[in-house]
Amino acid sequence: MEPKPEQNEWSSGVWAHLTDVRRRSPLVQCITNFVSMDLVANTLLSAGASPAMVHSVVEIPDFTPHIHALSINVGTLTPEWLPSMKAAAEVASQLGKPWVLDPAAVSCSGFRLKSCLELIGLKPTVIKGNGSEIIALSSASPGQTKGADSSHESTDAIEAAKSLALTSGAVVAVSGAADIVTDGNQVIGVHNGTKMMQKITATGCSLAGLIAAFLAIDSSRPLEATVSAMSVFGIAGELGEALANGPASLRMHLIDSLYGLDETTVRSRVNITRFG
Ligand SMILES: Nc1ncnc2c1ncn2[C@@H]1O[C@H](COP(=O)(O)OP(=O)(O)O)[C@@H](O)[C@H]1O
Ligand SMILES: Cc1ncsc1CCOP(=O)(O)O
Ligand SMILES: [Mg+2]
Repeated sequence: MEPKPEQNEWSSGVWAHLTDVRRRSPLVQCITNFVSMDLVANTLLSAGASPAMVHSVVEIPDFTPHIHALSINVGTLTPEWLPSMKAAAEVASQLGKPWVLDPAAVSCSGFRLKSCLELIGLKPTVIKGNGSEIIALSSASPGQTKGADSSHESTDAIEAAKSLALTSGAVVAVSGAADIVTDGNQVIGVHNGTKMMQKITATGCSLAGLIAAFLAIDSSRPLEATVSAMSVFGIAGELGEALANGPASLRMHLIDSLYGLDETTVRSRVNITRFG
């Protein structure tokens, strides 16, 4: 069956974005949690970007002005790390560089929730969370917590995501079985990926880093860049699963598949729809 014209448009956009990341190899600063540093860096390298895990507050004035995009993830937040995150976010926002906030496990504590709300005040370009994280942020109240994992479907968070996008000015991306991306008006669903990706820690964090890389090469179209990054990561997961025996080998094959993505595969697998 021929793809619908709109699907064709998305496919071309996804492939163009990935090609541009590979060609321009944007420098992406990541201030991320201890669990995810390795997978985030390897995801970015496989996609063609250049990761730098620079998180000391004393280095930010020298380094952050040179980056192309920033990803901040609060997964193992401590009071010592927060000033670095704020300093980097401030530099990025002042210099017009795109940045992503991943409010990992935001419902764990009042400290984490308050910190995320303060970071949102520094104008992230994209907020990427799972369903539970986006619902908690949108209502500014923690609710029940399952730590870094979601207890909601991404589709449960559509209204929360729209509302958070409108109040924050950020594009909001909700990962899950269907990845949801909204600027508060448009709502796009990205249906690539595989359930087993939930069984590898830091896939969500890696996706946030990848979104930053895609924003770096198309910062004036944050919704489209985010959709493309989510589709690419999901396709790599689908291809990886076909080669894997379980989560540990999926982790390896996901990285290999991301590295090897070609035009025919991307174009035939992109699965993006408009909600509503
Ligand atoms: N049920 C699912 N089906 C397909 N892909 C999924 C599913 N659950 C998660 N993913 C994918 O796994 C990646 C990580 O998402 P998620 O597990 O929601 O993040 P987090 O680890 O932050 O909770 C995303 O690319 C997402 O699309
Ligand atoms: C398990 C865990 N605990 C604190 S951060 C973290 C990693 C979460 O990564 P992801 O949100 O990508 O699953
Ligand atoms: Mg996460």
